[in-house]
Amino acid sequence: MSVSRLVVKVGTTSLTTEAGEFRSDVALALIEGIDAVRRIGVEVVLVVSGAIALGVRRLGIERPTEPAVLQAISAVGQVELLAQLSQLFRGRGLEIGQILLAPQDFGDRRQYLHARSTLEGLLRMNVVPVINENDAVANEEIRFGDNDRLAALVSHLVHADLLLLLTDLPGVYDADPNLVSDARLIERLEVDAFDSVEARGSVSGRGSGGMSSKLAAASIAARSGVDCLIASAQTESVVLTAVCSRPYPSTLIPSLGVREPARRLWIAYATDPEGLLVVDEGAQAALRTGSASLLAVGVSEVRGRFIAGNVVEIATAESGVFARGIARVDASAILGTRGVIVHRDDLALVVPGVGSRGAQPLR
Ligand SMILES: Nc1ncnc2c1ncn2[C@@H]1O[C@H](COP(=O)(O)OP(=O)(O)O)[C@@H](O)[C@H]1O
Ligand SMILES: N[C@@H](CCC(=O)OP(=O)(O)O)C(=O)O
Repeated sequence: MSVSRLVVKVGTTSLTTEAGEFRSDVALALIEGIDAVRRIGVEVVLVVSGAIALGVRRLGIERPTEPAVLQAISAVGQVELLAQLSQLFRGRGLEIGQILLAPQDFGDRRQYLHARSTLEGLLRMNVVPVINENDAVANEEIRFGDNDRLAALVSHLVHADLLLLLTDLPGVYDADPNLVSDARLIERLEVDAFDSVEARGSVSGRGSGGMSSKLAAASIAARSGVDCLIASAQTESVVLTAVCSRPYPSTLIPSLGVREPARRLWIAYATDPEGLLVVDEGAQAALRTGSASLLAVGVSEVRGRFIAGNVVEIATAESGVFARGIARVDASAILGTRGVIVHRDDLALVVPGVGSRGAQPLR
């Protein structure tokens, strides 16, 4: 497939050293790649991480654990990150523009359209948009935390053809090679085969998401009509080969050829459920069609103290969680009411084990 719009994401573990220094060699190679593909007509949006790691180093402190302190540190590191990148981009005659996004920007249609028009405006002016999460003000409970899912939702936002996730390893292995010495690289992985992979979090202590958030990102991309490649940021000419053919080694997760609404992908992969509704099999069958709302009559049990507007998981007692949705009624009022509990527009089916608790019988 020919690529005319590309989203590239490069993670903390690639852009910073263990000591928290900016890796200008990695950034420069990346920028050269971006410059090369722009010269053949490809528009590029860059998603970067590293603000917290760089901020910790800049302030000369130990990495704290309290979310509020990390948020403040990100504000310092983000300045450093963009200063370094802007200098390197300018060295190639390219201007960048910073956009900081939060998960809700993909759940609220108006915010989504605003973000899209700003991105389109930058691309029209030949500026390279550089995106990170708005860590400084994001609420700890609802932030992405990793930039993989953010990059995937950006690929939906800009109708990209390809999402390139650059990390510290050459792709997805059947188990984490940092923990399993004979782990094998998977060259092509279909979304419905994700449960064959033992994808874990990050063991480096610097990156946030590990491979599990990359697979959640690849699911979002696949359901956005976008192919996803996972490769090492250190592979020679990785950006150019991703556009022209395929970098080796790498893992390709092909698109499912559908484009689901961003709001649905946000609900499925970027929210933190506040409770759980156990429903009967009739309700499950209706919800699986994608065209029915969840009615009170199908709910047999309510867990958690959520209120209207909160995201909840939806499960059957036998097969576990299969969907998420936004409740229209408080938990305390559901069993005594009739009518719609989760409207079909606020409902998303989830892939077991990816970005959700997965399909297991409830205990
Ligand atoms: N199945 C797997 N294949 C490859 N890497 C994995 C797997 N499971 C977990 N990982 C971990 O994911 C890490 C990459 O994610 P992360 O540290 O968050 O990097 P980034 O900052 O690039 O997002 C790898 O270093 C590895 O330890
Ligand atoms: N947004 C934060 C953290 C993001 C992060 O580390 O993500 P990732 O590199 O995808 O594991 C930052 O810039 O430090």
